Amino acid sequence: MQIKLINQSNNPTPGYETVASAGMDLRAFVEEKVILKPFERKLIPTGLFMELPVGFEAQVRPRSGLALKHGITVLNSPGTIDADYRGEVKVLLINLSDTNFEVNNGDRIAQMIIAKHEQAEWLEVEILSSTERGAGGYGHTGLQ
Ligand SMILES: O=c1ccn([C@H]2C[C@H](O)[C@@H](COP(=O)(O)OP(=O)(O)OP(=O)(O)O)O2)c(=O)[nH]1
Ligand SMILES: [Mg+2]
Repeated sequence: MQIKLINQSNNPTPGYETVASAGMDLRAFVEEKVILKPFERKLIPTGLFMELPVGFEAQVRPRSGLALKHGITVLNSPGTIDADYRGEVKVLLINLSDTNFEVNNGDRIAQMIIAKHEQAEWLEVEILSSTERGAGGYGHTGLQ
């Protein structure tokens, strides 16, 4: 599929790192390095603007390596980029470690997945069909 994109950054346009990758890494587009103190959150620009086809969304998700090694994650994960959004794609990072984390221009800070989605319409009814599960949830089948 093709997606219209404007890359206003001085970084490479995101691409798939391996043949079957689900996500494309997003790079920070910052003039000066950004410091995230412990438990601090910051919105990091990417310089990317896109026009998703209607029926598609982009999900902004954390990179596991940054999470494991530095406690860096995407606070609103998965972030949702709507098909009618024309602004800059930004990444809301939070530092869940006890040390400062530095973001430099070009750093791969998150990944983006393009996904199909439905738009539902409600059918309001009086009764829902009965099932074996019923209202059971939150571990009601046991935890092990
Ligand atoms: O991680 C994100 C999440 C959102 N957005 C942009 C694209 C998205 O289409 C728009 C709105 O996002 P969302 O619906 O999650 O935010 P909201 O708080 O509900 O704002 P709004 O009232 O503008 O929908 O912000 C990003 O750039 N990065
Ligand atoms: Mg919204």
